[in-house]
Amino acid sequence: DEMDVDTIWMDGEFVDWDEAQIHVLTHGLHYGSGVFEGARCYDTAQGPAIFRWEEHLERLYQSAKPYEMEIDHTVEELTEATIELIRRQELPSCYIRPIAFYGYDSLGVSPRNCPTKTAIAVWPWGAYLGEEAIERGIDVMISSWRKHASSQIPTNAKTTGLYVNSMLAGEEARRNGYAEAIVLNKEGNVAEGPGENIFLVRDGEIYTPGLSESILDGITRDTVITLAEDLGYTVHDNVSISRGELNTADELFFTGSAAEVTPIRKVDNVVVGDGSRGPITEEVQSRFFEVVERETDEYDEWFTYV
Ligand SMILES: Cc1[nH+]cc(COP(=O)(O)O)c(CN[C@@H](CCC(=O)O)C(=O)O)c1O
Repeated sequence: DEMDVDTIWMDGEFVDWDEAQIHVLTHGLHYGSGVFEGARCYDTAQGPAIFRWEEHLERLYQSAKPYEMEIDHTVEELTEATIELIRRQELPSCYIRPIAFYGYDSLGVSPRNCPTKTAIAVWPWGAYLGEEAIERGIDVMISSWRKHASSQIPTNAKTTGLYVNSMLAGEEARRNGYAEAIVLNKEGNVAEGPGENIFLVRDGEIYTPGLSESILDGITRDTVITLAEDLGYTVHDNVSISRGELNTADELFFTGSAAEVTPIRKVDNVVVGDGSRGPITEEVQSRFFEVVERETDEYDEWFTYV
């Protein structure tokens, strides 16, 4: 396979990449009834290590709950499978994609008769928004599509079906020449990106929308809050950020397992700060990479060594 990975784990078996097939009448394909995760294995000084794997796996099981989906594999089994999968493909670093979904039996909205299928794939994935983005930042636009409200669908569950909203917003941005979107919630306040959480810096203090703003409870968001506070910054992590505050911010940045820490330099062509990566963004970003690449032995509990 062009991504030089050739194996996928499916419900207890390691299968060839090209054999990792499902039926076209799979419930999850028709109704978005899947839950998934995105985690990174980093090539650290002590060898490949998965960042905050336990939290990602815990969120996978949590995400399944609102859908009464029973993932019939234990944490230990999924962890061993993932480690074995990475070892077999000799990947020093990679992106890890576990997914659980209602499979094939009979169609109709009710998944009652459908089995729950579980699969894990890994592949090399560089900077989510482009190599340049980490240093130079990206230009974003505020999408005309709002985020679904947490009263309409559990936004704290990483559900496959939710991502058509992310696709609509992200593609609208890219169609208009921007790298990514910012999505407002039903109330018109800032929620997050299509695949990222968002942080704002103003007068030396850091802000990020609270969990009631219809956002995903991001693990990188949690990591960055911890690192920023350890760097001595005040972080307001339960605020509502209005659209106008995006234009008066000194700095903005996205966080995510895929996005890592990506500075935002323009919003709808309005420059943020001086239009380049902000100093506090840079400090937090450097600390993030220092930690995930294990250039410090702090936060070792965040790593599952392969
Ligand atoms: C909507 C959304 N919000 C926030 C985040 C950040 O969460 P965390 O990874 O726990 O810090 C992600 C992760 N987006 C995943 C999927 C990206 C994709 O393209 O698919 C990811 O970053 O892996 C989201 O999808």
